[in-house]
This record gives sequence, structure tokens and C-alpha cells, in this order.
Amino acid sequence: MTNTYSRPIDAPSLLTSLFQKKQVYGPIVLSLATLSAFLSYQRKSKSQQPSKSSSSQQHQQETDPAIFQAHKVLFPVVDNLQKKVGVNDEFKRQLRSLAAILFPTWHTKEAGLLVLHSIFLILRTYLSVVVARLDGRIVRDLINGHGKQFLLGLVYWFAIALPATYTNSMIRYLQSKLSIGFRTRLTRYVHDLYLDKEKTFYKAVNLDTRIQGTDQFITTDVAKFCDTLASLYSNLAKPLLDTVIFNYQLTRSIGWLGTFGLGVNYIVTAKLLRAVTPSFGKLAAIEAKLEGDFRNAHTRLITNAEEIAFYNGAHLEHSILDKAYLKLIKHINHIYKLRISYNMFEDFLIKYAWGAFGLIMCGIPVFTPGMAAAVNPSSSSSSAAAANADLVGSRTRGFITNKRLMLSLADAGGRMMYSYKELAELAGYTSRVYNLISVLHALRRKEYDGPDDKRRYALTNIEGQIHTTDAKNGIRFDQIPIVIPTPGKEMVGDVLVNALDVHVQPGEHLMITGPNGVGKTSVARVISSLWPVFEGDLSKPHDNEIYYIPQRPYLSLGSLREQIIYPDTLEDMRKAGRTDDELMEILKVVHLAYIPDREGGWETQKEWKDVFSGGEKQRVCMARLFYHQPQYAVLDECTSAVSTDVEGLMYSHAKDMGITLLTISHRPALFKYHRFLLRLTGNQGKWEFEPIGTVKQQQSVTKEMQSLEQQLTQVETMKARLSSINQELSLS
Ligand SMILES: Nc1ncnc2c1ncn2[C@@H]1O[C@H](COP(=O)(O)OP(=O)(O)OP(=O)(O)O)[C@@H](O)[C@H]1O
Repeated sequence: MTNTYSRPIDAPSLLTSLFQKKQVYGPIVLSLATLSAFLSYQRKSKSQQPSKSSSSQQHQQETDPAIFQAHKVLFPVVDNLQKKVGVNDEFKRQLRSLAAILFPTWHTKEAGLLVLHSIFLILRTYLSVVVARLDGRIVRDLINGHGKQFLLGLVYWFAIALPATYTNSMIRYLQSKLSIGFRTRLTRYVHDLYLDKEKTFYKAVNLDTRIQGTDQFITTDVAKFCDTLASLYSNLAKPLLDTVIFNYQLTRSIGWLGTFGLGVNYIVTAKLLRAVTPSFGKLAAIEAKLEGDFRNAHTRLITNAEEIAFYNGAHLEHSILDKAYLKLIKHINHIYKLRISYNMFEDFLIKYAWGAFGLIMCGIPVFTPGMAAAVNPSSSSSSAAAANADLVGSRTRGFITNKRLMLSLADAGGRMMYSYKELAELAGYTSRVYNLISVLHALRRKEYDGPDDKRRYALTNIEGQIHTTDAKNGIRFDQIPIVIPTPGKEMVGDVLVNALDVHVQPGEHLMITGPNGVGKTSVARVISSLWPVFEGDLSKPHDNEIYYIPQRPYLSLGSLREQIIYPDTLEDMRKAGRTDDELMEILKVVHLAYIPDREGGWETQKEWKDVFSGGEKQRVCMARLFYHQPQYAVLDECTSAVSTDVEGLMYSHAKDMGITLLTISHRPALFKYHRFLLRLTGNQGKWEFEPIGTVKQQQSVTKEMQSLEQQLTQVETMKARLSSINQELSLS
């Protein structure tokens, strides 16, 4: 006899024919095929991986500038304050722009992963239907007392368990792989933008306020974006597929009316949930920012640990950290509170309302006489008792199968609805990551944050020109004002130095002096293109012919050798044919020859900023100058902690090497190593430029000496007065 009740599940379709004829073999064969595809894919991707620690290979992988150029239109900067962060058209546009980075072509590893992931998702849905049907069959055989078939059903059950569990683990594995793949692509892209030749990393921090806490953006937000995107694909694609297939199966079982009811149910639920969903996207974006602030406060503490410890500043730092943490926690608590009512509503709707609705749907074929007859026309030809037993068996099978499908459907629908919350969170991370990339693109093109109109000294009105010339032409400032770059819509910069007009020729060592905060370092910032040339013309040699030693010594991560050759790598050093013996000679010049022995050799790796004393750090930086032997050197108070005799030796050595010096210093002892003096007066941006050793200067030195001598003559008078005061005090 035909089991007519279960006919809908056995309907002639590709899927159902697979259940019928290859109920167990089908899934196993499919799983094995997918496994072998996966293994061959793994082999292929392994063979394409770059060899370990090959910096030249890593270099080859840098993003092609043509790609950045092409992406210019995809990443216009948007004002996030004005745009509402949420699941809207702007979110879709931003996601499409980011997709161009995640999937540059369909021949990428990530595209392969996505396809494989999708195959496993389809496989899982297919297996769910097989399991639902098998479940129904086993229960039917149990109720009908068909022991042999019951046992056979159990054998099938275990046979399916293998591909089913494998499929589930693969889905999770591929989801993680997809997330890591996205993250690698995005991070590489961002690093290439951030650490490019335009020194965008400096500009993002100092010349712009649109992305604050870049480290948080690059480390945490990118990772969260990738995780959410990968999981959302899985959380949306699978239930979507499940919904289509299960609905199809159910339609055949419960009829079109039931399916229509299900459809209405979905639409109503989606509308209701949408109406009550708080703006999780915006909340997630704020949370990410507050996390960044908290992390930043900790990073500052670590970076400045010694200074804070000397000042006994732990108490204040403690309260700063607490404040940052409390702000974050307050926000997270607010989100949790919003979630209470939202989750209640969501659970009520999806678990309980849908559950009741599902049971009603399952009951339709049972309680609707017309339908039962329609699905069971052959029952009249059997004896009444047998027909009754068959009817109970087939009803049970139908009910169990439908209930399982219904539960899976509720689960799928529920997950789709839950995904809306995830989608809203994704909108928040998308807006953060998009914002980061679009601002980095803008900074690379020198499009800064400033007023819309052409105001003088605004970052949106940079009119100066920079010319790269031969080193023998020197460095020339032609009517260049030194202006503090000030980001912001209504902001213009303050002028530190008026139209500077100075020419430094090779060998004409220049000393720049003036009171604190007058703008001496700022002159160096303009030469090195950290600050823009707002007006005038700057002519200078190529960047690699000028070496800068800043006021604060910087020691990098890496070996002792890498401290001396910074920013060259060991590979660069070897390529240039330089040796460790040469480095030792350099260390002798800066009186640090004892360091390699003391520290255990050139390869030693330490946190060098904590190892060297203040003077040693400055001498290591001077050693770098002698290693690189540039045509020009800008030395910004970089020997202030070095004893005068060693300082003098280093200056003489630099000059002997043919390096033209531009020294920023207050120390008159350094005058004698220079030929010109640029004095920034601080008086409304005025400056003076003159040769060193002129009559005027000698007169000024003589005048200073006379004034000092005069002060010395008063010392005896002052001493006498002091002792008389002491005497008076002891008498009283
Ligand atoms: N990024 C910035 N934003 C705002 N103001 C800045 C910035 N950088 C420097 N300034 C200001 O510009 C002025 C000049 O700074 P600069 O570092 O050039 O001084 P300096 O003459 O080298 O001083 P010192 O002798 O103390 O080193 C200072 O008042 C400083 O506060």
C-alpha cells in the first residue's frame, strides 16, 4: 500500500528523489565530494602562500597605487554626524565599496571560501530535510511495530550523523576562515594606505580629527566588522535557504493556505521587529569608540610609565582610566537595558507565537477532512482496521516530519529575524571601517578637513609648491610662512613665522635658534613635508638625502643592530655591502663602543627605550646619522643630554663627512660648527638671518660678557647682605 500521507515529502523533485532513492548514499556522496574539493582547494592555497619572513615577497604584495586611484570614487568622505548610522541605503553603498576590497575579483581565495561555505550551507539544509523525513519514518515504524524497518531506520540515522556533523564543523571552520581572510585583506589595504610615502599615519593623527584613535579602528573595528560580516552571511544565507526549502516541503504537506499564512506571519513579524528595534548600529559604533578611548588611556600609561612614576601620577592616571572605563560601561549597560524589552518581544514573537502558529499549521491536514481525504484516497480499498492503523502511522509520520520541518522553519525564520540585530551592528562597524578608509584616502590625496571656502591658512587652501631638486642646489625657503595646521570645518592655522626666505647651500651649516615654542621644530616639519607649505615655494633635495633626528629619541622594536641602521633593515644593510665592523667604528665615534659587548651582541633584542640612558639614546641616534651619511641633516636639540666634549666631536665628525647641518638648538657652544644663524624672535612671526661670527654678533657676545661680569661684581655685595640678614635672624 502506498503511504499517501507522506506523499508531499516524496514529491517528484530532484531533492525528494534523492531522499527516496539515495536517502543515505546521496548525502554521504555529496559530503565526500565537497570534502575532496575542500582538500584540493587547501593544497592549492598552501602552494600559493608566500614563504616565511621574506620581506621582499611581502613588499610585492603591497596594494597597487592604481587600485587606490580606482577606489577614489568608491570612498568619498561622508559626514557621519549628519548621516544616520543604520540599515539604510548609505550602509548598502558603504558595504559595496568595502566589497571591492574584500573581493577584488572572483578568483580570490575569499571568493573560493564563500563558494565552499555556500555549498556546505546547502548541504546542511539538505541534510536537515533528510533527517526530518527519517525521523518521521522511524516513529511511524515504531508505532506500527515494524521492528526490522525500525532498526534499518536507526542504521540510516547513524549513517547520516557522519556527514551531518562534518558539515556543521566545516561551516563553522569556513566561517572563521572567511572572517580571517576578510581581515587580512582589509588590514593589508589599510596598512598600505596608512604607512605610505605621504606619511599618512602622521597626518591622520596630527592634521585631522575625523578619525580619532586610529589603532582602535585598525585593530578592533576591522576585526569586528569581518567577524560580523562572515557570521551574518552564515546566519542569513542558511536560514534563507532553509526557509525556501522547508516552505516548499511544507507547502506540499499543508497546502497553499498554510504557506500563505506562513508568508503573512513572516512579513508581520519583520515589520513588528523593525518597528521596535533600537538603533543597534549607532550604539555599536559608539561602543567601539569608547572601547578605543579606554584602550588608548592604557596605552598612554604604558608609554609614559617612567615619567608618571617619577611624578607620582598614579592617582590621577587611575581616575582618568576609571572615567574612561565608566563611560564605556555606562554605554554598554544602556545597550543591555535596551535589549531586555527587545529580547522579550523577540522571544515572545519567534518562540511562542510562532510555535503556536506552527502547531496550528501542522494540525491543518489532520483536522481538515477535505485535505485528509485528498491526501489519503486509497484508504477505502483496505480493510477498516488496517486502514485505521495505516492512517495513524502515516499521520504520525506526517506530523513528526512536519513538526520537525516547522521547528526548523521557526528556527530559520528566528535566526533571520535575529540577524536583523546583527545587521544593524554590522552597519555600525561598516560605518567605522568605511570612515577610516575614506579619510585615509582623502589624506593621501592631501584633502584635509577644513572650511569649504578658500580662507587663508585653512587646510583646504594650501597654495604653496614643493620642488625636489638636486642636492647641490641646497634647501630654499621662498616666502614660506610657518603655520600651525589646524583641522576643523571653521578653522584656520596660526602663523608662527612670517614669510621665511632662506637658502641653505651645501656646506653652509645653519643654526636655528629662538625662545621655546617659537616654531623652530615647525621649520623642520615643513622641510620634511609633515606640515603643508601654505604659501610660497620650497625647493629641497629628495627625501632620502635629508636625515632628521628629532628632539625625542626613538628606538624601534628589533635588534641592537637595527637601532643603529634604522630605518634600514638587515637585508638593506647586506645589500648595501655594509658590515658590523663599520657599525662598530661608528659606535666608537659616538663613544658607545662598549654597548654590543654589554648587551650581548648585535642580535640582542630588548625594549631599548628602557635600556639606554637619556644621553646614550641621543648618541645612538647620532650613530644613525653617521651610518646613513646623508647630504643634509636636520638635528633638533638631539644632543642636549650629551656631554659637551662628545657633542663637539660628533658635530666635527658630521661636518668631516660632508653632511650639511641644520641644527635647532639653544646652546651657544654649537655656534662655532655653523656658518649661518636663523633667529626666530617670536615677535609677531619675525625672524633674522645672518652669518655667524659677524661684528654684530661679536658685539652682542661682548655685550653679554660685560653684563655677566657686572653681575659677578655684585656677588660680593649680595653675600655681605646675606650674612647680615642671617646675623639679624640669629639675634632675634
Ligand atoms: N600639532 C600641533 N597643533 C597645535 N599646535 C602645535 C602643534 N605642533 C606645534 N604646535 C605649537 O606650535 C608652536 C611651535 O612649536 P615648535 O615645536 O616648533 O616649537 P619650538 O620652537 O621647537 O620649541 P622648543 O624650543 O620648546 O622645542 C608651539 O606653540 C606649539 O604648541
